[in-house]
Amino acid sequence: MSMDRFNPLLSVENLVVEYGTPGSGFKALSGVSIDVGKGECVGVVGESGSGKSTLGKAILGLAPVTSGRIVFDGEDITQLKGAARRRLASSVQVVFQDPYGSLDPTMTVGDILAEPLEAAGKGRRAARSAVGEMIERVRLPQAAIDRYPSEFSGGQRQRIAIARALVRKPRLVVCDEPVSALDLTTQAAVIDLFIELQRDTGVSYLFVSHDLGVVRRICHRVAVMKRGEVVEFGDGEQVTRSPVHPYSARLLLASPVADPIAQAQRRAAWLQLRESDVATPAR
Ligand SMILES: Nc1ncnc2c1ncn2[C@@H]1O[C@H](COP(=O)(O)OP(=O)(O)OP(=O)(O)O)[C@@H](O)[C@H]1O
Repeated sequence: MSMDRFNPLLSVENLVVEYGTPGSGFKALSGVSIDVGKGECVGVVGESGSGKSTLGKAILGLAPVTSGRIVFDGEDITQLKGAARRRLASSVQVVFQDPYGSLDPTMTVGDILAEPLEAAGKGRRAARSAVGEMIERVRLPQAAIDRYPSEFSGGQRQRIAIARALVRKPRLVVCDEPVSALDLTTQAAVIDLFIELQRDTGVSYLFVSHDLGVVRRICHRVAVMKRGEVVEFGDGEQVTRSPVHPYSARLLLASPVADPIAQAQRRAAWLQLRESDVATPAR
């Protein structure tokens, strides 16, 4: 699947999100514009409180948009509610940071994955077959289907969360700090899984992270946010290595990638991963 950044799947235009009373509330986003191409991964970085998660929430219909537009595949979805918003869920999915809190502990992995398919009208047998295929794609054993989330490690749970997001074959996945809770080696493996799934399916990602090293590895383009505004948006390598805006440069200095020990650890994690049977697709 190829990436097409000139044919946007998602366009966010001059978006304003205000918490509290409209007109006099707190502006978490004040005029944000970004776009995500088909099969593209766009990173959103910025310090805590800069509005990264709010941008993801707005796209999912979970933040109060005061003005501006969100256009998905040519359709204005800014204020989509009720049944129309629920229909969009097959196209726009989410993976959250917390692999512990985001999975229902009372359901088996098989039921967690099959539920959205059956709710969308798929028969039980077809749903089970799609679930089996998805479990294989995220490299979990088939036996995982009959087990509960608590029986898995953090990295495995995040694989389950990714499988749940992708089982409906969405076109966009909002990833909100999806590897931040994982140790470095597990991070590397989960990032490679994201990359592989994107290459195989052509899904687009909006990838929210505070970690420039993670974003550099997976994102084609990167937006840097500061106090509710995008201060820089461009090629991932360029923004994470030689940013133009002084704020992005400060963020780079403050990031673990500027720390030689963290960088060496990260490199060691990648090398270890390459030696294992997990493929590292070229970017
Ligand atoms: N429901 C809410 N009500 C009021 N203010 C909110 C709400 N959600 C977020 N905010 C505020 O909006 C701003 C942006 O928050 P947001 O979570 O988008 O930032 P972030 O960049 O994702 O930060 P972090 O990396 O810490 O998650 C913050 O100042 C936050 O306190």
